Amino acid sequence: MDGSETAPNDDYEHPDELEYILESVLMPSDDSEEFKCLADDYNSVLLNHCRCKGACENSEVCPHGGQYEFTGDGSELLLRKSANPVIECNDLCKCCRNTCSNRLVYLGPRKHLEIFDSPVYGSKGLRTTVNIPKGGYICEYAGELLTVTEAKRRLQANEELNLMNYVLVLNEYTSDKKQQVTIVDPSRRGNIGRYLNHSCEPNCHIAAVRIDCPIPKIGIFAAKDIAATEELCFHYGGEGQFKKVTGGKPCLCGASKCTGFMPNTTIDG
Ligand SMILES: C[S@@+](CC[C@H](N)C(=O)[O-])C[C@H]1O[C@@H](n2cnc3c(N)ncnc32)[C@H](O)[C@@H]1O
Repeated sequence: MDGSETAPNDDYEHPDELEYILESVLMPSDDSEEFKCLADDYNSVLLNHCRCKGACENSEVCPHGGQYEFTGDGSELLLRKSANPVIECNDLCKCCRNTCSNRLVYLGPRKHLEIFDSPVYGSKGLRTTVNIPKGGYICEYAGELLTVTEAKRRLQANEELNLMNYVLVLNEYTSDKKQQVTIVDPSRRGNIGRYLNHSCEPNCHIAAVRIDCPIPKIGIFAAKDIAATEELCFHYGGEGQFKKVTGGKPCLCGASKCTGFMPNTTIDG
């Protein structure tokens, strides 16, 4: 994507030397067939645009509407509980980008987020300085999009060198049980999403959100009403979060339901 028209509005920056990116980008090419497939998907455009004249607020009118709803006072859009998968309107859609109610991730991270030194985790974390309602959008988990082979290589290197791991694996399943795997690593290039720590009782969750590309963005949303100054966390195990973890890296989340260990980052295949 050459960017300026559709790049999300994001004024955040990293506290240390690291490239800040506004949305996920391809890993450097390793000339593999696997990389070429990933690049093909990355450069593909979803052709499911709407022809709406209204605000795309309901699925009977807009092919991908009805996934977000306004708060009672109309001040912000929230992810509906049942919304899965999420497909937003994009620049090919005929609706008006200023009045369309099906664009949220498209607009970039919310304001009033703050990177801080988390006393709970003993490393950096992300917190909010204002209240966030349940369903509110936080930010994308943006980083380099990896092939399975490269992700396995980086996971092993992180383990061997005892480095922090930023690789996140999102698994999606279609009704015929086919799996789409999206792997994002913000360790070298990333956005503000890389600072969310893991909690066994999280206040945020992740969701796959597609805008104009078959590769989803990993959206982070509030899983409950969140008060100002609370640290933002999600469960790194994603949909596998009910699996009991019996070993590995000790978890520092301190939640009453803490399993004692962080979920392992595993990649099928
Ligand atoms: C995506 S980063 C989160 C941001 C990180 N704290 C930082 O300072 O950049 C993930 C890393 O943070 C640490 N971390 C996150 N959640 C944790 C938890 N519940 N317990 C222990 N360490 C955690 C681990 O080192 C993990 O590899």
